[in-house]
Amino acid sequence: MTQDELKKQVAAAALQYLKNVPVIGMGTGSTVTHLINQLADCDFKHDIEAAVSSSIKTTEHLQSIGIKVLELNQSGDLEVYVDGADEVTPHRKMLKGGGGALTREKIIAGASKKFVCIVDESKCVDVMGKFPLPVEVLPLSRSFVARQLAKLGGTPELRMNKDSGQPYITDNGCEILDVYNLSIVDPVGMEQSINNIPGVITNGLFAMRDADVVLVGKGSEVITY
Ligand SMILES: O=C[C@H](O)[C@H](O)[C@H](O)COP(=O)(O)O
Repeated sequence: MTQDELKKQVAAAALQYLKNVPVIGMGTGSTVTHLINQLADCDFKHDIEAAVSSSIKTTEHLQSIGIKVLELNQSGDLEVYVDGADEVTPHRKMLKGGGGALTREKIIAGASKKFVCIVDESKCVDVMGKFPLPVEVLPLSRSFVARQLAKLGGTPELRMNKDSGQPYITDNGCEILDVYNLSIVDPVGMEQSINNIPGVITNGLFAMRDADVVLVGKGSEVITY
């Protein structure tokens, strides 16, 4: 199976977690895109009253299939949040934000009782950090934060928008430093240390609020842990 087929397969397995949930939490990325496409055709779509979305892209996709989108301030806490990841460990710690949606994702994850992480097998790692760690920063703090990240052993690079050649701007009007060359042996410590740097909005480690369930598309099956 191709990576995309594995993503589609694991997205299908996540549908069961959204049954009988009136207000669902929805992440961002290509795996979630498959999930929303499948929600459009599933038999319980009309039982879903609304969703809370982690990005403008996901909001537009949900609305295009007829699902109402609420702000988190309107919805209160959620039963279930489903999202992909760029890396996930056997301890269900995740590295996220390859799609730039990390801050809203972390807020919604924090407000959700159950986080269901959906990945293809290529995302499973023992130690995170091979995928560059996204750190969302206030634009005016970018250089200062980059110097602090270098002191932690990383090599930060400002994410660029490939089409415009300008810095990539998040849905929150901020910028992202992608940090290379980190070996994240203490994910909780690293998450806290980076978040303590003034100017950091948040970083892509989901170690303090990790996943409750991980579904992995592997070969012809989906593994749950
Ligand atoms: O900002 C993006 C999110 O954290 C995604 O969940 C993550 O990048 C995984 O995306 P994909 O499902 O496209 O591999």
